[in-house]
Amino acid sequence: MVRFLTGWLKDVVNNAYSRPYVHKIRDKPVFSLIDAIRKVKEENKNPIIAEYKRASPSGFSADRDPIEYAKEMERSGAVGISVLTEDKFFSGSYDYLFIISHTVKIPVLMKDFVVTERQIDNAYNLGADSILLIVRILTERELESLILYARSYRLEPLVEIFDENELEMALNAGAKIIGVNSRDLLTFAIDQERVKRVLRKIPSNVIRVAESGITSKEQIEELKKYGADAFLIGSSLMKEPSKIKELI
Ligand SMILES: O=P(O)(O)OC[C@@H](O)[C@@H](O)c1c[nH]c2ccccc12
Repeated sequence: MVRFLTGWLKDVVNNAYSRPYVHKIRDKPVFSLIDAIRKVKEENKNPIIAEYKRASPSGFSADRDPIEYAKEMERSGAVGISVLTEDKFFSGSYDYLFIISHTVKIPVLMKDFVVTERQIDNAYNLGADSILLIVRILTERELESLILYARSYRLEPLVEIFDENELEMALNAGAKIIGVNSRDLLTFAIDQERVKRVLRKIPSNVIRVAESGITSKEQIEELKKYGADAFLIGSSLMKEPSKIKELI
Protein backbone atom coordinates (compact mmCIF):
# COMPACT_ATOMS: atom_id res chain seq x y z
CA MET A 1 0.00 0.00 0.00
CA VAL A 2 1.21 3.49 -0.79
CA ARG A 3 1.13 6.21 1.79
CA PHE A 4 -1.92 8.30 2.46
CA LEU A 5 -2.28 10.59 -0.54
CA THR A 6 -4.68 13.43 -1.27
CA GLY A 7 -5.67 15.66 -4.17
CA TRP A 8 -4.29 15.12 -7.65
CA LEU A 9 -1.41 13.01 -6.24
CA LYS A 10 -3.94 10.33 -5.36
CA ASP A 11 -5.30 10.35 -8.93
CA VAL A 12 -1.90 10.36 -10.57
CA VAL A 13 -0.80 7.35 -8.51
CA ASN A 14 -4.05 5.46 -9.20
CA ASN A 15 -3.52 6.07 -12.88
CA ALA A 16 0.06 4.81 -12.61
CA TYR A 17 -1.15 1.42 -11.38
CA SER A 18 -3.06 0.85 -14.61
CA ARG A 19 -0.42 1.87 -17.14
CA PRO A 20 -0.15 -0.81 -19.82
CA TYR A 21 2.83 -3.04 -20.40
CA VAL A 22 4.73 -1.91 -23.50
CA HIS A 23 5.82 -4.68 -25.84
CA LYS A 24 9.26 -3.64 -26.99
CA ILE A 25 12.71 -5.15 -26.74
CA ARG A 26 15.51 -2.84 -25.69
CA ASP A 27 18.06 -2.42 -28.47
CA LYS A 28 20.54 0.05 -26.98
CA PRO A 29 23.13 0.11 -24.16
CA VAL A 30 22.53 1.70 -20.74
CA PHE A 31 24.34 5.05 -20.26
CA SER A 32 25.15 5.94 -16.66
CA LEU A 33 23.74 9.30 -15.57
CA ILE A 34 26.05 9.38 -12.55
CA ASP A 35 29.17 8.87 -14.70
CA ALA A 36 27.96 11.52 -17.14
CA ILE A 37 27.45 14.04 -14.31
CA ARG A 38 30.95 13.35 -12.91
CA LYS A 39 32.47 13.83 -16.37
CA VAL A 40 30.73 17.15 -17.05
CA LYS A 41 31.78 18.41 -13.59
CA GLU A 42 35.39 17.51 -14.32
CA GLU A 43 35.15 19.63 -17.47
CA ASN A 44 34.12 22.52 -15.21
CA LYS A 45 30.69 22.81 -16.79
CA ASN A 46 27.31 22.72 -15.09
CA PRO A 47 25.64 19.33 -15.46
CA ILE A 48 22.14 20.16 -16.69
CA ILE A 49 19.43 17.56 -17.12
CA ALA A 50 17.06 19.14 -19.63
CA GLU A 51 13.46 18.07 -19.28
CA TYR A 52 10.97 17.44 -22.08
CA LYS A 53 7.68 18.48 -20.47
CA ARG A 54 4.64 19.57 -22.49
CA ALA A 55 2.34 20.40 -19.60
CA SER A 56 2.05 20.23 -15.83
CA PRO A 57 -0.78 20.48 -13.30
CA SER A 58 0.74 23.74 -12.05
CA GLY A 59 -0.53 25.31 -15.29
CA PHE A 60 2.56 25.12 -17.47
CA SER A 61 2.22 24.24 -21.14
CA ALA A 62 4.58 24.26 -24.11
CA ASP A 63 4.40 22.70 -27.53
CA ARG A 64 7.74 21.60 -28.93
CA ASP A 65 9.01 18.87 -31.22
CA PRO A 66 10.66 16.17 -29.04
CA ILE A 67 13.37 15.31 -31.58
CA GLU A 68 14.39 18.91 -32.27
CA TYR A 69 14.44 19.69 -28.57
CA ALA A 70 16.47 16.62 -27.61
CA LYS A 71 18.99 17.22 -30.38
CA GLU A 72 19.46 20.84 -29.41
CA MET A 73 19.98 19.90 -25.75
CA GLU A 74 22.55 17.25 -26.66
CA ARG A 75 24.37 19.56 -29.08
CA SER A 76 24.51 22.28 -26.41
CA GLY A 77 26.08 19.94 -23.85
CA ALA A 78 23.20 18.83 -21.61
CA VAL A 79 24.31 15.97 -19.35
CA GLY A 80 21.05 14.11 -19.90
CA ILE A 81 17.41 14.44 -20.86
CA SER A 82 14.43 13.86 -18.61
CA VAL A 83 11.25 12.86 -20.43
CA LEU A 84 7.81 13.10 -18.85
CA THR A 85 5.85 9.94 -19.61
CA GLU A 86 2.91 10.61 -17.26
CA ASP A 87 -0.10 11.02 -19.57
CA LYS A 88 -3.00 12.38 -17.53
CA PHE A 89 -1.53 15.43 -15.83
CA PHE A 90 1.70 16.09 -17.75
CA SER A 91 0.64 15.21 -21.33
CA GLY A 92 3.63 12.91 -21.50
CA SER A 93 3.84 9.59 -23.32
CA TYR A 94 5.95 6.48 -23.70
CA ASP A 95 6.32 7.44 -27.37
CA TYR A 96 8.29 10.58 -26.42
CA LEU A 97 10.60 8.45 -24.27
CA PHE A 98 11.20 5.99 -27.09
CA ILE A 99 11.78 8.70 -29.71
CA ILE A 100 14.14 10.72 -27.53
CA SER A 101 16.13 7.75 -26.20
CA HIS A 102 16.66 6.66 -29.81
CA THR A 103 17.69 10.14 -30.95
CA VAL A 104 20.42 11.11 -28.46
CA LYS A 105 23.46 9.35 -27.02
CA ILE A 106 23.32 10.96 -23.58
CA PRO A 107 21.50 9.39 -20.60
CA VAL A 108 17.71 9.65 -20.68
CA LEU A 109 15.60 9.59 -17.53
CA MET A 110 11.98 8.41 -17.46
CA LYS A 111 10.06 10.99 -15.43
CA ASP A 112 6.89 9.47 -14.07
CA PHE A 113 5.07 8.52 -10.89
CA VAL A 114 6.59 5.08 -10.60
CA VAL A 115 4.83 2.72 -8.20
CA THR A 116 5.03 -0.62 -10.02
CA GLU A 117 7.72 -2.90 -11.41
CA ARG A 118 5.89 -2.92 -14.72
CA GLN A 119 6.61 0.80 -15.17
CA ILE A 120 10.31 0.02 -14.69
CA ASP A 121 10.09 -2.80 -17.25
CA ASN A 122 8.67 -0.21 -19.64
CA ALA A 123 11.41 2.31 -18.89
CA TYR A 124 14.09 -0.27 -19.66
CA ASN A 125 12.41 -1.64 -22.77
CA LEU A 126 11.78 1.84 -24.17
CA GLY A 127 15.44 2.79 -23.82
CA ALA A 128 15.58 4.87 -20.60
CA ASP A 129 18.88 4.95 -18.67
CA SER A 130 17.40 6.04 -15.35
CA ILE A 131 14.01 6.50 -13.71
CA LEU A 132 12.64 8.89 -11.12
CA LEU A 133 11.43 7.47 -7.80
CA ILE A 134 9.44 9.97 -5.74
CA VAL A 135 9.73 9.27 -2.01
CA ARG A 136 6.49 11.18 -1.27
CA ILE A 137 4.35 8.54 -3.01
CA LEU A 138 6.12 5.41 -1.76
CA THR A 139 6.50 3.50 1.47
CA GLU A 140 10.01 2.77 2.70
CA ARG A 141 9.66 -0.84 1.63
CA GLU A 142 8.40 0.03 -1.83
CA LEU A 143 11.21 2.53 -2.29
CA GLU A 144 13.81 -0.06 -1.35
CA SER A 145 12.42 -2.75 -3.57
CA LEU A 146 11.88 -0.46 -6.59
CA ILE A 147 15.48 0.77 -6.29
CA LEU A 148 16.71 -2.83 -6.39
CA TYR A 149 14.37 -3.70 -9.22
CA ALA A 150 15.63 -0.77 -11.33
CA ARG A 151 19.23 -1.79 -10.58
CA SER A 152 18.52 -5.31 -11.82
CA TYR A 153 18.32 -3.60 -15.24
CA ARG A 154 21.38 -1.45 -14.43
CA LEU A 155 19.16 1.63 -14.23
CA GLU A 156 20.28 3.74 -11.25
CA PRO A 157 17.19 5.63 -10.05
CA LEU A 158 17.13 9.33 -9.23
CA VAL A 159 15.40 9.42 -5.84
CA GLU A 160 13.36 12.59 -5.32
CA ILE A 161 12.94 14.06 -1.87
CA PHE A 162 11.22 17.07 -0.30
CA ASP A 163 12.68 17.43 3.19
CA GLU A 164 14.94 15.91 5.87
CA ASN A 165 12.54 13.06 6.68
CA GLU A 166 12.49 11.96 3.10
CA LEU A 167 16.26 12.35 2.91
CA GLU A 168 16.58 9.84 5.72
CA MET A 169 14.33 7.41 3.85
CA ALA A 170 16.31 7.85 0.63
CA LEU A 171 19.62 7.26 2.41
CA ASN A 172 18.29 4.23 4.31
CA ALA A 173 17.13 2.79 1.00
CA GLY A 174 20.66 3.21 -0.40
CA ALA A 175 20.02 5.93 -3.00
CA LYS A 176 23.16 6.94 -4.92
CA ILE A 177 21.66 9.95 -6.67
CA ILE A 178 19.15 12.17 -4.89
CA GLY A 179 17.11 15.09 -6.21
CA VAL A 180 15.67 17.78 -3.96
CA ASN A 181 12.50 19.19 -5.51
CA SER A 182 11.95 22.88 -4.82
CA ARG A 183 8.32 22.46 -5.83
CA ASP A 184 5.85 21.11 -3.28
CA LEU A 185 3.96 18.45 -5.23
CA LEU A 186 0.66 19.28 -3.51
CA THR A 187 0.66 23.08 -3.49
CA PHE A 188 3.12 23.64 -6.39
CA ALA A 189 4.83 26.33 -4.30
CA ILE A 190 8.55 26.77 -5.03
CA ASP A 191 10.96 27.07 -2.08
CA GLN A 192 14.66 27.29 -2.94
CA GLU A 193 15.60 27.97 0.71
CA ARG A 194 14.34 24.51 1.70
CA VAL A 195 16.33 23.02 -1.18
CA LYS A 196 19.55 24.69 0.02
CA ARG A 197 18.93 23.55 3.60
CA VAL A 198 18.33 19.93 2.56
CA LEU A 199 21.09 19.81 -0.09
CA ARG A 200 23.81 20.58 2.45
CA LYS A 201 22.67 17.62 4.57
CA ILE A 202 23.21 15.10 1.77
CA PRO A 203 26.52 13.22 2.12
CA SER A 204 29.00 14.14 -0.61
CA ASN A 205 29.40 10.56 -1.85
CA VAL A 206 25.82 10.86 -3.10
CA ILE A 207 25.15 12.79 -6.33
CA ARG A 208 22.96 15.79 -5.45
CA VAL A 209 20.49 17.19 -7.95
CA ALA A 210 18.60 20.48 -7.54
CA GLU A 211 15.17 20.20 -9.17
CA SER A 212 12.54 22.69 -10.38
CA GLY A 213 12.15 26.43 -10.62
CA ILE A 214 15.64 27.08 -12.01
CA THR A 215 15.81 29.89 -14.56
CA SER A 216 19.20 31.58 -14.24
CA LYS A 217 22.94 31.02 -14.04
CA GLU A 218 23.03 32.97 -10.74
CA GLN A 219 20.63 30.48 -9.19
CA ILE A 220 22.81 27.60 -10.35
CA GLU A 221 25.96 29.19 -8.89
CA GLU A 222 24.13 29.75 -5.61
CA LEU A 223 22.85 26.15 -5.45
CA LYS A 224 26.39 24.88 -6.11
CA LYS A 225 27.52 26.53 -2.87
CA TYR A 226 25.14 24.19 -1.04
CA GLY A 227 26.51 21.11 -2.74
CA ALA A 228 24.37 20.70 -5.85
CA ASP A 229 26.17 18.56 -8.46
CA ALA A 230 23.51 18.74 -11.17
CA PHE A 231 20.38 20.68 -12.13
CA LEU A 232 17.07 19.46 -13.48
CA ILE A 233 15.45 22.14 -15.61
CA GLY A 234 12.16 21.84 -17.49
CA SER A 235 9.88 24.86 -17.94
CA SER A 236 12.48 27.50 -18.70
CA LEU A 237 14.20 25.33 -21.36
CA MET A 238 10.90 24.26 -22.90
CA LYS A 239 10.03 27.95 -23.26
CA GLU A 240 13.47 28.96 -24.53
CA PRO A 241 15.77 26.03 -25.44
CA SER A 242 18.70 28.25 -26.50
CA LYS A 243 18.99 29.39 -22.89
CA ILE A 244 20.83 26.19 -22.04
CA LYS A 245 24.07 27.62 -23.43
CA GLU A 246 24.29 30.38 -20.84
CA LEU A 247 23.29 28.00 -18.00
CA ILE A 248 26.03 25.49 -18.77
O1 LIG B 1 9.85 22.87 -14.92
P1 LIG B 1 10.84 23.05 -13.81
O2 LIG B 1 10.37 23.99 -12.75
O3 LIG B 1 12.20 23.41 -14.32
O4 LIG B 1 10.97 21.61 -13.08
C1 LIG B 1 11.51 20.49 -13.73
C2 LIG B 1 11.32 19.23 -12.85
O5 LIG B 1 12.06 19.38 -11.69
C3 LIG B 1 9.84 19.02 -12.53
O6 LIG B 1 9.16 18.82 -13.72
C4 LIG B 1 9.59 17.85 -11.59
C5 LIG B 1 10.31 17.55 -10.49
N1 LIG B 1 9.83 16.47 -9.87
C6 LIG B 1 8.77 16.01 -10.57
C7 LIG B 1 7.96 14.89 -10.36
C8 LIG B 1 6.97 14.64 -11.26
C9 LIG B 1 6.74 15.49 -12.32
C10 LIG B 1 7.56 16.60 -12.55
C11 LIG B 1 8.57 16.86 -11.67
